[in-house]
Amino acid sequence: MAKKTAVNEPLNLSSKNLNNEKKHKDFNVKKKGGSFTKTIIYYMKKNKWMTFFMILICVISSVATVLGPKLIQNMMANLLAPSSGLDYFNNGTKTVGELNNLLDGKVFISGDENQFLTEEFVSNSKNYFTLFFGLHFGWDKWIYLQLSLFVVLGVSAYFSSYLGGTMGKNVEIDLRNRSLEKLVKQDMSYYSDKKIGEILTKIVSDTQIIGDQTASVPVTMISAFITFFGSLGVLVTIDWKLTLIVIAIMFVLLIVLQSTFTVVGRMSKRVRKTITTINGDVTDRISTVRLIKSSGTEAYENERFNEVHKEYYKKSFTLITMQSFISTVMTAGISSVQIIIVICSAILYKDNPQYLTVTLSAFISGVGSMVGPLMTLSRLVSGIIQASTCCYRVNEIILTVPRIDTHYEEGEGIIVDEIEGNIVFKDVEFRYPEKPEQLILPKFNFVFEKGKSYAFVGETGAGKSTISKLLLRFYDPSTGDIFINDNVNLKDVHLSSYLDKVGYVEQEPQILYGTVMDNIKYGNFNATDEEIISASKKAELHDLVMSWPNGYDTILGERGFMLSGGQKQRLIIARMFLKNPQILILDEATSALDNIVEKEIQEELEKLMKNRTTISIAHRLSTIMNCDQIIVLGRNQGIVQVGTYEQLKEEHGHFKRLYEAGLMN
Ligand SMILES: Nc1ncnc2c1ncn2[C@@H]1O[C@H](COP(=O)(O)OP(=O)(O)OP(=O)(O)O)[C@@H](O)[C@H]1O
Repeated sequence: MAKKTAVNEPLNLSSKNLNNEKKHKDFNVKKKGGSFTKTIIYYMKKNKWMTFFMILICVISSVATVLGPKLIQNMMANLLAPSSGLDYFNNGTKTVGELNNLLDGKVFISGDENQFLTEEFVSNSKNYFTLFFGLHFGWDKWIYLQLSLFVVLGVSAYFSSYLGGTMGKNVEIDLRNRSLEKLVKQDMSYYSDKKIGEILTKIVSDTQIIGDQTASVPVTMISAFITFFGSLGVLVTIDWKLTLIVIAIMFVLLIVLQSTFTVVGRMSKRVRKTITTINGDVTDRISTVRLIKSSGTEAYENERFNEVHKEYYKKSFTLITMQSFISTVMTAGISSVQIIIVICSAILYKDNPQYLTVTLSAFISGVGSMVGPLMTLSRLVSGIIQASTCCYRVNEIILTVPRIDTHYEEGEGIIVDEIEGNIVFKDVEFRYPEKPEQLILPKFNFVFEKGKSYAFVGETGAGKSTISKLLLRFYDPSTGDIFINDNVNLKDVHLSSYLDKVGYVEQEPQILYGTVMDNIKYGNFNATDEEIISASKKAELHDLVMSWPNGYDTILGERGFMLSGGQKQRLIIARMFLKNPQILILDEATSALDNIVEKEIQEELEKLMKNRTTISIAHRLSTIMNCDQIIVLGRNQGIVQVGTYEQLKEEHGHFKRLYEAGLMN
């Protein structure tokens, strides 16, 4: 049998760790998963091309943003050049060359170096230019360049939003799929202490929050990083003194942000926990709506919901207050940069108005470019914190290792093609992992011969249903082993290939939301419509279905709300006829039905049982009378009697007592 390969768990937990933990612990391992940052990095590595283009677009847009102020500086210098030129102009006695020497070396005047200048020529700003990679750029060309930058910024904004959004959806869907994949492979015991609504919140809402944040956070972060440092570089070239002031303000803001991060994180975690509990409560009440309706407790439930929401409101209110405070501090801090710069530059350069005009306009624009992404980032802070909380919660699902190895990984486990031998319980002892202190089935041995029928009887809580759970491998025996085909350990088989040969009918049949057709087909997806109808006829369901206006396309409500108990049972039996299993497990399949319906269903079941290994868990005499063997279980005693109905009826013992006490009727 192939050894189980390492599971590829990306989020902060190496496969090696997982396997080690699996070896050393008996029960499900829960370990804290990766943070939001680690999750994003994982997906960025996974989607290399998308990440490459995302970074490229961010670089292009950031460079365009960063260059903006430099263009303004040059444009302003060109526009203001005529006033400097006129200062030096001396009644047509200066040449172009002489004036070029007098201008500060950044701006030049066009024309032949020896040409004498007229006032009209000098006062026209179109005759001034700056060099840009050897090109002569007048102020109008700087405007065109600025406009081109806007186009670049527009196009890159579209693509960064497109790529970020796509990445976000990919992450959301992938996390959801991986969580679901993990949940369906999870042990039954995993669900013992969990509310479905709580799991739903993690799968539906938490993954969506992570996806939404992934759509904007990486792009904003990369842009903020490049723009911040790029702008800083440009600001230094414009004026280093003013740049130092900007750095000091940013440093203070960073410290404020960092210190509030942990507090808000804790608050956000509490809020998510509360809403998860509430969602768990809602699903719990919706699924037990019959109890509410039959008890007339609607008003009580309303009251309860109001109460639980008060707690949620209180926690959310504290979080919102804190978030608003941070947002105000950040916005005020960031906006104050520009005012502080205006004041400082006025103080520093009041004696040089021309320098002040050119520098200040360019510098303010540069500060604007630098703080823009920081502003966006500060608005994202609460989202990032919330996403981090969600990541830990989703990872709790993804990183929980099932105790039972179903061998579903590629190339694993023994494939069961046919049930061609007996089922052997060897030295089996069982305690529920959720309650290990209670011994349910003391050590016992038993052989279920191929093709024969068996019935388990016993008082309530004796462990009859536990037998079916062991046969379906909901649980493994605490000690001992179960073999199929005489000597194949159930623990070693590819579970799905075995369950494919097993039919399970329980007291509360599981009906899926969907059509009658889909419901019968579940378990044999390749079946044709004719085969489905034939199975339905065998289960005496066909006439009933045909009496409905939409026939086999009738949508059955969630959990078969629209069907009676007997109709649901027939549907499951039809499903079993279609599946044609080699082992049949009937877990009190007819105990919820009245005598007349039970009699009809029993006939269908007997047709189904023919020539199959059948294990029934039964209360009713009618179910067990014709079985080849009856196994009597005593509470905490395991098997206390085995025999045919005729033998046990005569024997003094447990069965006779149950029989005489009327427990078999
Ligand atoms: N998931 C579980 N965790 C812990 N204990 C459990 C669990 N499921 C069942 N038990 C306990 O195991 C014992 C046997 O349960 P089981 O359902 O097999 O009894 P049963 O004979 O089928 O009873 P009934 O005839 O009432 O259906 C009971 O004491 C029950 O409380």
